[in-house]
Amino acid sequence: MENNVNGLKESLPMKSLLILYSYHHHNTEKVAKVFAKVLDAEIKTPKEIKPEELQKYDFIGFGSGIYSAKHDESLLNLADSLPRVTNKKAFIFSTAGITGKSKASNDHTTLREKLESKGYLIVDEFQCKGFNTNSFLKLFGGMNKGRPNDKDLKNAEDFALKVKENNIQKDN
Ligand SMILES: Cc1cc2nc3c(=O)[nH]c(=O)nc-3n(C[C@H](O)[C@H](O)[C@H](O)COP(=O)(O)O)c2cc1C
Repeated sequence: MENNVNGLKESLPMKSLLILYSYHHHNTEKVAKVFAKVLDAEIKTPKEIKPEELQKYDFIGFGSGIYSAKHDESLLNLADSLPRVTNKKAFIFSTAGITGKSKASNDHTTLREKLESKGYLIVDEFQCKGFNTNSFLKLFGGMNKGRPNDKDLKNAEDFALKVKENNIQKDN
């Protein structure tokens, strides 16, 4: 706590970071940009991050497209290289060709387990559909054309507002 000019106690601002890998159609990047605005967060790629840098941040979102039923290797490798923390709050996000509650939970398991093993507390998870032209799908114009759409991005905004209220504002 610090005193402001009026002598009132004021908290230091929480610093949030989003670590993003999004290459196929930049679907997950669209979602991350909405999160970044609400959470006032920087966006960096796993390659841009030095593991020890994460100690500067209080709240971290980890996300990518889902490729072969998990997050991108660069994100998984980063998670492996992170120093141990004690209950640092984080959330996981992704876009995928096929979605659903248990699908998302399964897709996120590899990253979740790695982060939890490093002491991160995963407070929430978000997934929505993303345009997918992988493999033979491109022959048929792809699946989920136009996704994430406005409704997906509104859901992303609502998710970010909820995690902000529950995990950032309350702690200040
Ligand atoms: C190589 C590759 C593998 C994929 N594997 C899966 C998968 O296992 N499950 C799934 O639901 N979607 C899968 N997808 C679809 C992507 O998850 C989806 O298009 C996502 O929105 C891509 O995100 P991005 O544009 O941020 O890279 C795959 C796409 C690619 C290119």
